[in-house]
Amino acid sequence: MILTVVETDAAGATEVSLEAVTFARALARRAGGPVHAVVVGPRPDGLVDQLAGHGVGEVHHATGDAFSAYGGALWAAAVQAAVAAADADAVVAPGSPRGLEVMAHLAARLDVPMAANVVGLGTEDGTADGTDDGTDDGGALRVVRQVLGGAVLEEMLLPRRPAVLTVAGHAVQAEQVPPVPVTLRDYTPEVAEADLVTRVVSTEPAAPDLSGALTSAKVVVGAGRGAGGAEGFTAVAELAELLGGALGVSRVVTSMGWRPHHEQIGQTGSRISPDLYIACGISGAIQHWAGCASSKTILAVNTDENAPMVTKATYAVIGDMHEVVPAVNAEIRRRRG
Ligand SMILES: Cc1cc2nc3c(=O)[nH]c(=O)nc-3n(C[C@H](O)[C@H](O)[C@H](O)COP(=O)(O)OP(=O)(O)OC[C@H]3O[C@@H](n4cnc5c(N)ncnc54)[C@H](O)[C@@H]3O)c2cc1C
Repeated sequence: MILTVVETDAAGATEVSLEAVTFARALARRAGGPVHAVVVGPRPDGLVDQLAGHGVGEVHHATGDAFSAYGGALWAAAVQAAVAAADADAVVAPGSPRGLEVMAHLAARLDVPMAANVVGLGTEDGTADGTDDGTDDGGALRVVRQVLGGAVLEEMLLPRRPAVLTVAGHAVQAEQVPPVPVTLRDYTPEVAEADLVTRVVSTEPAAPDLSGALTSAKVVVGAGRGAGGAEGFTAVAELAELLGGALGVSRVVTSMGWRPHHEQIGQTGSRISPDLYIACGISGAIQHWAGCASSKTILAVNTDENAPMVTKATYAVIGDMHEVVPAVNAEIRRRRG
């Protein structure tokens, strides 16, 4: 049985959680057994039916006062109880900040290795085409995962049961299936004092910013030193808004104080995997590339035709971003009437 950790928001399961469920389904199909989900804390209306439409046969719902707020060790305790109750062969979580934290706690508690940012299954002969069942003769699970901020793919063997892993955001596409019969099992895990040491005690709305959910955006418009200064981001921010995307920047931009750090893409910033990354005035240094290499399509806008970002991009416009981007914005607005 494959157990998937599902995070929720007001609308139900988060997109990255449904991607993890889709990955779990592929794993279950090839290794055998059903897919279950574990949900900790408040359960949005319609969640169980939503998960049934993604092939989940049983939802383990951890309830109780302690779970009204998030805590890494706390959630791991709840997941561990579900692992024991359902005798899970593998535990899959989204590669979100919470998913990574909870699975790190879980792996430590179970004394098993953890594979973070998995993008596919490895094969028995060690090739990483993701098409084989990913298991070897000893029952170990072989997975392919991103390391060095996504710049390198590594094959990793998970020899101990249960296999504990997170799925990199947008490494797979969430896919629905015809709904399966689903069982809801409420349970109240025991909570040790130590599991309550670090937990969310209050939340405040974040200050409004243009970054959006950078790591989950389908379109990211990036800008680097070529923006020229703090006042040089108006057009790129507008393009991000027109495309329903998020604004991202290079480290030069955050180091200069032109934009806040949470918008930084790269080794020491966020790792993104959008459908489209438009990189304007960004040279494409390896540390930046580490954060955007998983983008499905890259469009570079740069004055230098030899910039690494230009040579690696799917498409490039050689020109001044201060002329190109406003022209693109105007054309989008014109076509939309
Ligand atoms: C340990 C470490 C960690 C790092 N982590 C990160 C990280 O997480 N993220 C990150 O981004 N960097 C990181 N860096 C920094 C990285 O090495 C580069 O210095 C940085 O990415 C460069 O930013 P940039 O592309 O904006 O600037 P530059 O390298 O200066 O490039 C500017 C580009 O803009 C082009 N340009 C200039 N004017 C225009 C214009 N008007 N129109 C169009 N194009 C124009 C130029 O041709 C050039 O290609 C890290 C470095 C180290 C050592």
